[in-house]
Amino acid sequence: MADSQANDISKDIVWHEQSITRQQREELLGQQGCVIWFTGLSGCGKSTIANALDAMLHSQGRASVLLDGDNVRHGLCAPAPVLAPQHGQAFADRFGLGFGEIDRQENIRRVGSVAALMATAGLITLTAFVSPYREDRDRARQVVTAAGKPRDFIEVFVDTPLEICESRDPKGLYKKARAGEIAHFTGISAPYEPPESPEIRLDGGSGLSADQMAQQVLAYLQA
Ligand SMILES: Nc1ncnc2c1ncn2[C@@H]1O[C@H](COP(=O)(O)OS(=O)(=O)O)[C@@H](OP(=O)(O)O)[C@H]1O
Ligand SMILES: Nc1ncnc2c1ncn2[C@@H]1O[C@H](COP(=O)(O)OP(=O)(O)O)[C@@H](O)[C@H]1O
Repeated sequence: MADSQANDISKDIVWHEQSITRQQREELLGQQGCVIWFTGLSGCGKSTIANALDAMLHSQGRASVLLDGDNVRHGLCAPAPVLAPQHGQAFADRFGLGFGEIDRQENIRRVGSVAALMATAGLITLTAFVSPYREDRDRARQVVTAAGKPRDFIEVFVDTPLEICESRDPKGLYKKARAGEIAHFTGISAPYEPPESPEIRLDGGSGLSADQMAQQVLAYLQA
């Protein structure tokens, strides 16, 4: 049994109030922090659209940051083989993340928590994760809005049909998944639960460019 389970250490951890408030940080930046949460199948366009939006915001003088699934999985949410050489196998087995349901849950929990911290610092925080489970996204929403206001979490569903994502296959992952070389691949051998009422739905089958879709999100933010 882990130390933390043998003795409820949560009772020994007390929240420390900080002297600089969120409002003061936002005033300094001249903007309000929020989280723009992109979700959708691999290859639907999350990274490209989020990256375009990040660049648009930056060019308007906004302080933004982009957390991208592939990149975050190189560090904060690295898989076991990345952790093992430096930290050992036991550590890697315990904290490394893969793509099973629980691992994705922990991935999104960590990212939701980091995104909430960044929004609290006043940053326009963009996240681009498959985040296939509704419950995990709803938990992220809960964490972000609990640290601020309900409108701080903007869920953007990049609704691109599987056939289009698979035809793009920029990393060859769908091909591998179809060949049975990747387990739990979203849309092929693992589920994707579409958002029921996202703040924004981008129609990935409409033929609009990634820049045009980023403009749609920008228009929502400006409105
Ligand atoms: N099994 C499986 N299923 C889905 N995706 C896979 C898988 N294995 C590797 N990849 C690559 O990892 C990227 C998804 O990571 P995420 O952290 O966004 O996934 S999740 O939110 O935890 O579901 C995803 O990136 P995107 O294509 O940008 O979405 C893939 O490149
Ligand atoms: N709106 C779009 N129209 C056409 N192709 C797109 C569009 N958005 C993205 N793409 C292309 O689709 C591929 C997958 O996009 P990417 O942003 O990597 O998706 P994701 O991050 O969801 O896996 C890339 O080759 C990208 O250039």
